[in-house]
Amino acid sequence: MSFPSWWKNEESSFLGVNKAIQRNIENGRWKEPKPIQMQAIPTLLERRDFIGSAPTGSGKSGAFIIPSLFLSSAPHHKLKSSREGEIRGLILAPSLELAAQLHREIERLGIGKPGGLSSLLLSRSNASQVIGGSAGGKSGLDMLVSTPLRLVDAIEKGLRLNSVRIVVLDEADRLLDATDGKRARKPKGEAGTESIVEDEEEEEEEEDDSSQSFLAQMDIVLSEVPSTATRALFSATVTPTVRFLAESILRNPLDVTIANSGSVGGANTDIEQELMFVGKEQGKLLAIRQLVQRGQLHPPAIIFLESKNRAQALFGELLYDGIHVDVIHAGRSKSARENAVAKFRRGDTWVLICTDLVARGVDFRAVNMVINYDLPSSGIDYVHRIGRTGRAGRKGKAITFFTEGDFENLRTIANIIKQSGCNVEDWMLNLPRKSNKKNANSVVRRRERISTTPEYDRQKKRRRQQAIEHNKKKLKMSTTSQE
Ligand SMILES: Nc1ncnc2c1ncn2[C@@H]1O[C@H](COP(=O)(O)OP(=O)(O)OP(=O)(O)O)[C@@H](O)[C@H]1O
Repeated sequence: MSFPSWWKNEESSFLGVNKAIQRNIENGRWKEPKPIQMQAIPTLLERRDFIGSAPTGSGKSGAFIIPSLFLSSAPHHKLKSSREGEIRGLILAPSLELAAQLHREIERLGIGKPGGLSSLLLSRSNASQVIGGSAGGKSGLDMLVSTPLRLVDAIEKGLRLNSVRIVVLDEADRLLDATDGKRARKPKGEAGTESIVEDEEEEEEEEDDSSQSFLAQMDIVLSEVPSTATRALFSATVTPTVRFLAESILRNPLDVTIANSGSVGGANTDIEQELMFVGKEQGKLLAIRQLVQRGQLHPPAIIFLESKNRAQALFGELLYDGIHVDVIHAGRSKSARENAVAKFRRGDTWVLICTDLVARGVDFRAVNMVINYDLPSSGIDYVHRIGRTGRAGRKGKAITFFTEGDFENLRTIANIIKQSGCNVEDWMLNLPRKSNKKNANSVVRRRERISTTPEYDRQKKRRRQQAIEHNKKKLKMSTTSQE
């Protein structure tokens, strides 16, 4: 493949910064641009809006970070010179983990560029500097990376985005999701069962006390960005809804889809996918332990569950099996989450148990295996979860457990697996279609608790707890009546 001139240009054709960025690209051992980079970089450098759809792990981050570094550099020959406090490049991501990773990549790719690089990951602790205009010093900020919640909070406190030259929505289909932020609250579980709904609030960096959907938050953000700014949307799964919404967000965008399988928005074909029937819920723990005993669990591996309670419970079970295991979900503190990510990156942790919090965008490069302990509730979630392996041309493996209670969602996932060239049994493809009347995210499924503690012991513990509560209440009543 021949190198495009904008990748390997010895002359400084862009603002005099391309040599530094070029060196950083080479230091990252990127020998040639990925297909999505070939399309997006020149288009965005021309300041044309862009929609980019390409498989998981195919280099979308570089496709928008590289041109953003150029467009946000100050001063730009085509644009007005920089002012104190201004923010020129803005990147949004749905989770703190992804935002932090993008910020790290910006710093890596932008290091040593003439005039320096001023970039910031927006957080509660540094928001006041950004609002007050002191972040980035006199030249302002080249790049600000944020989750929607943090940015809307800062806008409400006075942050201005009227100098933004480029705004990128990574995981655009998630960021343009109109579902109410409070839809996913968990109803109280019944005795002996755990009631599970998608913990969508886990997408955010902390318990999301906002009832606003991501879409409503994006509406606020985009109304602050000047109409002259270049806008770009990226995802492995650009849905028809995104394209519909894009009509009101972008102007005459170039809409590019890179597919590596027969299906657009499908699974990455570098991943060998397998569906594993485990009978009932209890069969899952047994299946994990068998994979370990048979040497079939190849670390580094990620195990996805559908709620933080379940992730924590599995962590409690596997912790004592001698596996180096850690857990990440929205119920953990920011520092515990950062620590879990860092340990997994370093290889100190072999198996990371998690929720959908890290299903999107997060690049743990050498992950060999993804296990879906709980069947994802949609094909989109499936594609993103398994996309944590098989990245940048590496091979990966994904095993998805299913029980006799999972048949409703199985057909969609079986179809995705089939379309990406892996084997599935015919009966799975012939299962009845999922009823349209039910919104998968609003269905409260009940899964049995993850535990090896016998039910009898659990009931005994529960009865003891109830007796304590009862006695406490009685005691309170009698003290009030004495008063
Ligand atoms: N041109 C390139 N050559 C080699 N490796 C690359 C190149 N561009 C990116 N990579 C590497 O590929 C990996 C995946 O890239 P990236 O995280 O951008 O994927 P993505 O398409 O955004 O995936 P997802 O949809 O999961 O967010 C990263 O480790 C990145 O360093």
